[in-house]
Amino acid sequence: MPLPKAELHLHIEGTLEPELAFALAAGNGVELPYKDTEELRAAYLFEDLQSFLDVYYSLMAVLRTEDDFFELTDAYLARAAAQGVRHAEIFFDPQAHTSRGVPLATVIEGLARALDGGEERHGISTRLIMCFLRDESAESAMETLDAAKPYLHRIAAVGLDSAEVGNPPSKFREVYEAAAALGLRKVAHAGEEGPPAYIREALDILGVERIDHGLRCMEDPELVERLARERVALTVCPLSNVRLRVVDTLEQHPLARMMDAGLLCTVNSDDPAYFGGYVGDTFHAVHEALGLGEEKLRELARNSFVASFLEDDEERRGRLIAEVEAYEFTAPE
Ligand SMILES: Nc1ncnc2[nH]cnc12
Ligand SMILES: [Zn+2]
Repeated sequence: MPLPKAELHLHIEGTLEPELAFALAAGNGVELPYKDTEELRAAYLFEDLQSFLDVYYSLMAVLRTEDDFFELTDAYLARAAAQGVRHAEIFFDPQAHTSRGVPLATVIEGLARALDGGEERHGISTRLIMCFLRDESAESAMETLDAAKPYLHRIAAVGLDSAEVGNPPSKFREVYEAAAALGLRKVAHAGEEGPPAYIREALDILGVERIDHGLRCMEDPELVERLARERVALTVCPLSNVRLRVVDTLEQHPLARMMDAGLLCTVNSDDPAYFGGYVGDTFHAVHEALGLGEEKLRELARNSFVASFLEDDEERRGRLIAEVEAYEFTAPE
């Protein structure tokens, strides 16, 4: 049995495996600019975040119906469950779909149908996090928040993703204020490719509770000290950081140093279909490459539940943390 864990940084569109992409393309009459899954996989050699985003957004063309979103999400839950995921807080990018003419209702109803079966079918409790694309305008983000009002009971939090550099958190001050007024919680990608100052803005201007990625905080010792003192969780994605060339190799990843600095780190898969592994694979990889032993892996798993938005189900959180504490390692992940 794998180590129980929560996944807190997972873009559902980033779980679109090539095989499913081709199956959906055939069903929806969408022509992909790749001959087969092999040729598509060969395109997954990224230079940076933008070169990944170009492929990621273009492949979304195959997602058209509510059933497509259901199938995508149910497939993720099955894979995640097999790797010990017991709770998942899942990002989705509404603007990447509405801009292609797919109604928000289609997206959310497909996702929600899969998530509603998450506990029964896969033993995974879930939350949805609606992300704004930071390279789109603040007005577009506000329109998206407005359009989501009929579905607020389905959405736990708002997030901020896509091309970071040149799109600082402060651009979205008003929409985050509006989201908070609607009772939504707040997270944001910051310090992936962007500077430590973006992490400060996310905390001070947007009032986020967690920072997604955040690894560039390591360039700013004062910020590290603050993040540690305030117990701000960082949802770190080591395999993503290597594939998007934020770090050169996994062996050079700062995760171990971040944990040693007292940061509340979790590890996550980000876009597992593109980055070579789901979250259990990520635990395994950091064990191998960084020499993180059993107690460090246990800390990461414990942190994932501590940092989760399970406040409305403290009993489940407590039970899952107790399982982590009692876990006897047979394999590292
Ligand atoms: N790693 C990442 N950074 C920013 N936006 C994203 N959207 C999907 N994956 C992302
Ligand atoms: Zn991400």
